[in-house]
Amino acid sequence: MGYRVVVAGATGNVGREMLNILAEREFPIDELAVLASARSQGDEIDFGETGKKLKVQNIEHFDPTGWDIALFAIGSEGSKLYAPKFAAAGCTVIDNASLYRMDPDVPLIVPEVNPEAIDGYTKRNIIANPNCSTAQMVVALKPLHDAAKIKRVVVATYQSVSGAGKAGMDELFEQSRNIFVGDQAEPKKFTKQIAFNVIPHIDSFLDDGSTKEEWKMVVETKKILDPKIKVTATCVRVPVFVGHSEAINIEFEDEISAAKAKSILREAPGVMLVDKHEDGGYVTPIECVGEYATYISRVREDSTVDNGLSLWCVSDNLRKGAALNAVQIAELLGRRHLKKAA
Ligand SMILES: NC(=O)C1=CN([C@@H]2O[C@H](COP(=O)(O)OP(=O)(O)OC[C@H]3O[C@@H](n4cnc5c(N)ncnc54)[C@H](OP(=O)(O)O)[C@@H]3O)[C@@H](O)[C@H]2O)C=CC1
Ligand SMILES: N[C@@H](CC(=O)OP(=O)(O)O)C(=O)O
Repeated sequence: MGYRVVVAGATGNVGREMLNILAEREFPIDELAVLASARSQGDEIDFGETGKKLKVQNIEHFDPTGWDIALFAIGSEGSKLYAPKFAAAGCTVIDNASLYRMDPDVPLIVPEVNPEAIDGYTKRNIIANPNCSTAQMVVALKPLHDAAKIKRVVVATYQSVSGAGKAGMDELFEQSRNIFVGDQAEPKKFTKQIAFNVIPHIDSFLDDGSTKEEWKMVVETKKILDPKIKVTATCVRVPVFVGHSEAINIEFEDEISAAKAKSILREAPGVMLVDKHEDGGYVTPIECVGEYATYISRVREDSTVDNGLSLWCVSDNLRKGAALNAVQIAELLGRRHLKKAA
């Protein structure tokens, strides 16, 4: 026996990946409903590569009673409107939006890092999926923290345009094409030209001069991994379609060599270490597209601090940063709590 599963935001970047991953991983599904806004009602979408077509329903008119799990990727405004309704109807919401992540009654889960925290989901019947940049970073940090206790992390991100939804990808494509044919490259979704450029600004500005994306990396890392870890982040949008990269500098309590860190990362869940000191002996975002792993390269000692390491971390932001992590949470929920499937 399987689950009755809902994917909300199924026409978007993340929703489509959710469907691909549910199909790829053969998630036990008895019935699947795909939802989006009124704009997409009646559209047909593929259930991964199964050959099955699914008709999109308007979330406004959908009755969640009797459904087991809803994977939400409709943004915070949509989640605010619909997540409490689904949760109250008994359908557990796994939400990709930032809205509930810091709610103390909502577990914020990366299954490789804090699976046991999922047990608190019954308070609101909502489980939050972290920010894409946080998710891949904590997968890399967790095994190193277990080995040598992390004190402080300094991270700079290189975030692809798919993190800004379909509109972000369209803007990079159109601007690149326009520039090639000598036309204007007007910014719409982004604040400045993104084609052939980088923008040190993701999400809104806060009073202290940081951005909300940077703040999310700080507070979410604390909630998922350890409140004692200090994090400072600079989040940058780059002209890459899919795949977020991060340059991470870590200061540890205890001594840890690069060789030791590499041997730990080689065995760590969700991590793929690709680190050869030669041309191309590292992973770039294009190579991580469509993959599950968080790739780590360029692990080296930082001699400017006691017990310091630097590394390069790349992952598919639509997968580990969103859809894959959400499906892994659903699998974890099934194993630990719902226990419906054989
Ligand atoms: N965990 C993470 O780090 C990440 C989280 N996300 C979250 O997932 C959300 C979706 O991202 P993404 O797929 O990239 O965005 P897209 O713009 O590609 O897609 C948005 C989807 O949400 C639907 N939608 C938007 N508003 C509503 C609404 N009020 N009611 C019902 N459906 C709605 C759209 O439906 P329609 O096609 O009908 O307009 C579409 O299916 C983000 O807003 C963010 O909250 C995204 C990336 C990473
Ligand atoms: N902000 C991320 C994607 C996203 O939607 O994040 P969040 O769910 O934390 O708002 C990016 O632009 O790459």
